[in-house]
Amino acid sequence: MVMTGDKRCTGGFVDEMRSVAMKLHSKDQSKEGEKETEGKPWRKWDPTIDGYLKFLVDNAEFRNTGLERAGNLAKDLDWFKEQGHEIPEPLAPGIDYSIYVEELSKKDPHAFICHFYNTYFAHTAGGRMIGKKVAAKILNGKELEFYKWDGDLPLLLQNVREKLNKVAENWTRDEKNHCLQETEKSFKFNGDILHLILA
Ligand code: HEM
Repeated sequence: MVMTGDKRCTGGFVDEMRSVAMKLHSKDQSKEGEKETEGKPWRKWDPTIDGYLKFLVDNAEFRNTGLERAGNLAKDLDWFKEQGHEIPEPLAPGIDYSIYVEELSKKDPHAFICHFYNTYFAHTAGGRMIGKKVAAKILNGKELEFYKWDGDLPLLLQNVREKLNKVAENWTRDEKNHCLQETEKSFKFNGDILHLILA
């Protein structure tokens, strides 16, 4: 097992999911990314408070997991309310995605696991970088609860990686491939939610 900070290689199926996910990043997002950058490189984004609130509200729609964000998001939204901002209703990107993953959770567990992995791990990786950057640009550096986890994050992630690897040990190669093929959809849905930050 190779350990490199909190992006540890586990030697299991998570390595395969990570490898597909990293290739789907643009070159400006990660040095492991292989896609050309579309639109403005994310470091040059001009986020708005209204857009950021839309993004946060739409993320609050995910309810099925272990690295849950909903409780922390609720605290952040309360904070914005106290600051005098109006909290928007969830929009199509978050609603559509929550309906889609809920369906998958019942009908297609292999594909569901792909969304589980990509969404929750993305928040701990690029998500934290985005959180810092957006906070510096429009929130006077305020650190949102969305980017805080109870306990030691690397350890939490490692536990989830081990669980995911264990589940996938019982999968056939076809089931694993079906899961990996879902990565593109996960990037599409999560990318649409992410872009609300600029709305
Ligand atoms: C502006 C948008 C994004 C940026 C800047 C970004 C950046 C990054 C970076 C730098 C890493 C590597 C972290 C590390 O190994 O230290 C990473 C990992 C990752 N990203 Fe993204 N990313 C973005 C969007 C996304 C999206 C839309 C998804 C899919 C839902 C995603 C899923 C992942 C996953 C699964 C990992 C692996 C995490 C791990 O190894 O624990 N990312 N991202």
